[in-house]
Amino acid sequence: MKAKICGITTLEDASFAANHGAWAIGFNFYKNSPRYVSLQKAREITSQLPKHIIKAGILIDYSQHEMLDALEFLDLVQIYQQNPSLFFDKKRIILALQASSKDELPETPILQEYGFILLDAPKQQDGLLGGTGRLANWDLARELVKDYKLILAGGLNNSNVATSIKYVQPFAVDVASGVEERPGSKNPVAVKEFLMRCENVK
Ligand SMILES: O=C(O)c1ccccc1NCC(=O)[C@H](O)[C@H](O)COP(=O)(O)O
Repeated sequence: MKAKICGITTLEDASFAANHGAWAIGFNFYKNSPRYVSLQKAREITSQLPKHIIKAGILIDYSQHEMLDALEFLDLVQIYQQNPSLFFDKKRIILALQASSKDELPETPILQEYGFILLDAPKQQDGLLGGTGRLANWDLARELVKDYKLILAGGLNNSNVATSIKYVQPFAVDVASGVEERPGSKNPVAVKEFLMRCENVK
């Protein structure tokens, strides 16, 4: 199973994930995130990574031109609000959703435009967009995999990732807080185990 290790802030963590079988790494350019990294630093990190690893970046409150600039060194951009007026290929975009049920999803033709749909934990009153360690609705995820390249996120860790994969059968899984020592710093033992569990799941 493909795994995306999100909230990477150092070359060391990025290389570790790449060398231990991650499908993708994610940088977070959202300035309010405890996992924030600058575009400049991420550009430097990506230039030293192997080609095979997918490089993704969370862009919130950035213009389309800034997104296009970021796509010079990233493979994928992750956004949190559908944007009908995007003037470039949405196939390189991960649309992240905090839906708890089908009623909260954008219309099907909108979802179909994006390369990937990431289902995260439902929105809560604290307004946090991600990295919360809270579970997504796996039943909703199970529905979405039928129609989209679904990345399952939210509260995954070494205790539940195998079960989540068997239940949801996503395109990929995504983890941030579940494999950290502290926000922005990965725990290599946990990352390695997470990736092993993803690989070994039957
Ligand atoms: O991680 C953050 O701090 C964050 C902040 C704002 C928007 C998105 C954020 N993370 C997005 C991710 O892709 C996380 O990997 C995803 O939410 C899962 O996080 P976790 O539940 O901690 O595994």
